[in-house]
Amino acid sequence: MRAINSHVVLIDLHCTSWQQNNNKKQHYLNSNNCFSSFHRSSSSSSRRVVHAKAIQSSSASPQIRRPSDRYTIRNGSSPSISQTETTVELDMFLELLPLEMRMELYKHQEIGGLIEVVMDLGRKPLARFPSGDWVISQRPINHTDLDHAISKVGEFSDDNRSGIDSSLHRISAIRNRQKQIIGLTCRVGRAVSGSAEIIRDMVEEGGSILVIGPPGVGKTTLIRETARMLADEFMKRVVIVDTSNEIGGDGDVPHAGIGRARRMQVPNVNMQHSVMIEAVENHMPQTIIIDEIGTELEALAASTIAQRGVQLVGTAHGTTIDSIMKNPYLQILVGGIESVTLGDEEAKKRKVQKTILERKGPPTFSCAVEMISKTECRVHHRLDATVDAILAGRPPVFEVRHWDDFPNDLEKHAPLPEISHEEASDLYLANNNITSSDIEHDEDDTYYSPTRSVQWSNSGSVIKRSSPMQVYACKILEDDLVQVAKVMGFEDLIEVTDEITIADAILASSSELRQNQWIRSVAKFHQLPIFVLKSNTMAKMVKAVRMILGLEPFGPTIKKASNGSPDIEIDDDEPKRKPSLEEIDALEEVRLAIEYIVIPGGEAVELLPRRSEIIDRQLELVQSYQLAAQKSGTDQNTRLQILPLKLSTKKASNSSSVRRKKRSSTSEKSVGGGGSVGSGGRGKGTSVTRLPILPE
Ligand SMILES: Nc1ncnc2c1ncn2[C@@H]1O[C@H](COP(=O)(O)OP(=O)(O)OP(=O)(O)O)[C@@H](O)[C@H]1O
Repeated sequence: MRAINSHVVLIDLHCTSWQQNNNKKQHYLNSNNCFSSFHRSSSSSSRRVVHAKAIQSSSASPQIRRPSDRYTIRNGSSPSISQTETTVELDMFLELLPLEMRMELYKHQEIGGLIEVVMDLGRKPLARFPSGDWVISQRPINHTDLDHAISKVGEFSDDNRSGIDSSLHRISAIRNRQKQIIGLTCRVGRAVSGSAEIIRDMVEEGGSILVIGPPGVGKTTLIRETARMLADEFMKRVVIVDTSNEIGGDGDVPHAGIGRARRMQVPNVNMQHSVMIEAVENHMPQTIIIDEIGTELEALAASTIAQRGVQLVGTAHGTTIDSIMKNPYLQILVGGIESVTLGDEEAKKRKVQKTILERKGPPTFSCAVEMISKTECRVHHRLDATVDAILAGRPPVFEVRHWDDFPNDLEKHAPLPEISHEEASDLYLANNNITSSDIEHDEDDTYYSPTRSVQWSNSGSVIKRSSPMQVYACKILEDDLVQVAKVMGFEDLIEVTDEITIADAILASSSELRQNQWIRSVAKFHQLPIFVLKSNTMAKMVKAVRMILGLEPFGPTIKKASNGSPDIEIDDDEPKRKPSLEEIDALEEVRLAIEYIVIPGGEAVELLPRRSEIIDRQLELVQSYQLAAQKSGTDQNTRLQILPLKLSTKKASNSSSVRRKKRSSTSEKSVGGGGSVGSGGRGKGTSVTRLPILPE
C-alpha cells in the first residue's frame, strides 16, 4: 500500500490521426441497366426515388420502338420537365446521326446509358457505352454524314466545342490542317439527379471542393448537380462560369439541370479566368462553379476568388492530388510547393534530408474529391493535410466512397429533426440493429459482466449485441481507451477501429470537433453518435466507455451541435457547488492515486486523513471510477483507502442504508457505489473483482 501527496500533473494525450475510411455512394443503374433519377422536392426534406421507365419516342422516328430508352433526368426545382422532354434531348442527340445509323443505335439495349458517339471520316461510327465501345454500322463515315451532324449543332468555338441548343450535349470537332472538320466526338450530356449526394456533406459544410478526375469520369455531371443542390436546396447564390456551355447547356436559357443557379457564358476559352473574376465582382455570388481549371491564369483566378471568401467548386483533369501537385500551373490550387533547406539540427530532429519540399500556403480548395470512376471516389476532407502528407512521403488520409453501396434511402441526408434524449438513444439503437426484443430489463444486475455480449442502453436497460462495440477514436489516444476498457474488464466488449464504416460510435475530443467540423458531417453521414470528451482524463474516459456500452444513461449530457446533430458530452462527475481548496486538494489526491497507482499498478492507496464531509466527496469520486474503497481510522482521524477492486453493484436494496447505520467509528468498512462493499465481507448483491494489473 502506498500513500501519496497530491500535486498537479498535466497529462498530455497525443492524438490518433483521423484515419482513412470508407465511403458512401449513390445508385444509378438499376437492375435493367438503365438510369434512375432521384426526384427531389425543393424543400429537400421530402425525397423520393423516381424509378426509370420505358418511354416511347414521340418525335424523330415514331416508327421505331426503343425498348431501352429508359432513362429519366432529374428535374431540379422545376417540376415542368417531363420525361418526354428528356426523351426529346436524346432524340436531339441521335439526330446527329444518319437515319440508318440512328435506327441501329435505337435498338441497342443500353441506349439510355449512351456516353458518346464517335464519327471519324472514313471509319466506322462508334458508340461508347458504360459496358464498352460498340460499332454502330459497318459503313464508314463520309463527308455527308459529318456535314449532316455539323448542321444540327451550333457554331464551334475556339476550343472546337459546340452544343445543341437547350441540351447538355457536347460536340467536339477534330480538324485537319486546313481547319476542315474530319471527326466528331459527340457526348451525351445529362443531368443525373442524386449524383452529388456522395458529397452532400462536403457541400453542406460550405468548404471549397476540388473535383479531380480523368476525362469522361463524370466531373461535369457531378458539379452540375452540385450547383443545383447549392442553389435549390442550400439556397445559395450560385454562379456557374460555363466555358463550353457544358454545365448549363447550349443556348441562352440555361438547362433546368442547374436549378436556380445562374450561368455566365464565356465568349472565348482564354477569357475563362476574367469571367471568373467578373462573376465575383459583378454578381455577388456565394458560390462559383467552374469546370476544367487548366491554365495558370485560371488557377490564379480561382485562388483570388477563394481569398475573397467565395466558395468554389471546380474541376481539374488529373488522376490524383499528386498529379495536380506535379502540374506547375495548377500547383497553386493545392497551396503551391517550395523547397526548404533545413538547418542540421532541424533536419536531424525531423529525421529528414536537409532540403525538403513544403506547402507554400493555404490551398485554394479546402477539400478534394478524386473521382476514380463514375461509381467510386476518394474524399480528402482536408486538402492541406493531404498535400503535407504527400510532401512528407506519408500516405494521405482519405475516405473512399462508393455510389453502388449507397443505400437508396436518401432520407439519411435529411436534416436531423429536433430530437429528445430518448429519441437520440432510440436512433442509435436502431442504427445498431438493436430491437426492443433485444432489450432485457435486469434490475438485479445492472452492472455489466464482461462474459456477456455487449450491451447498450440509455436508461439502465440491458441490451445484447453480438459483437464488440467498435469505437472510432478521434484525437483520443487509442492506447488510453484500450487501457481503460481493459482495467474496467471490458476489453472483449469494446474495440477501437480505424474503419468508420464499421464503427458503432465516435469518441472525439471537443477541441478536435471544434477544429474539424467535417467529423460531424462524417458522423451524420454514417449516423454515428459522437461521444465528446472535453478533456482526456481517465475519469471521463471511464465514463465514456460506460456510456458507449450503455451502462450509464446519457441524462442531460446530450448537446446539440451547431449543425443540429446531438453530441453526447462526457461531463465530469464534479460537484456543482464551488469546492473549497481543501476539497480540491482531496479530490486531486484521489485522482492521482487512482490514475497513477490503483489502476495502472493494481495497488491499494491510503489517502491522507480528512474531515468526514471531504471523505464523502472523495468517496463519490472513487465510485465514479467504479472502484471500491474503505474507511479506516478513528472519528477524529478518518481516512479513505482506495482498493484495486472493481466495484460491482448489484441491486443493493436497502442494505446500504442498513450498513451505514451499523458503521462503527473505529472499525474498517468498505464502501462504494451507493451500496457498501468490502474486500472482506461482501454484502448480498454486491461484489468486488480484483483489477487486472496492467503491464508496465
Ligand atoms: N453518375 C453518372 N451516371 C451516369 N452517367 C454519368 C454519370 N456521370 C457522368 N455520366 C455520363 O458520363 C459522360 C461523361 O460525363 P462528364 O461529361 O460529366 O465527364 P467529365 O469528367 O466532365 O469529362 P471531361 O473531363 O471530358 O469533361 C456523360 O455522358 C455523362 O452523361
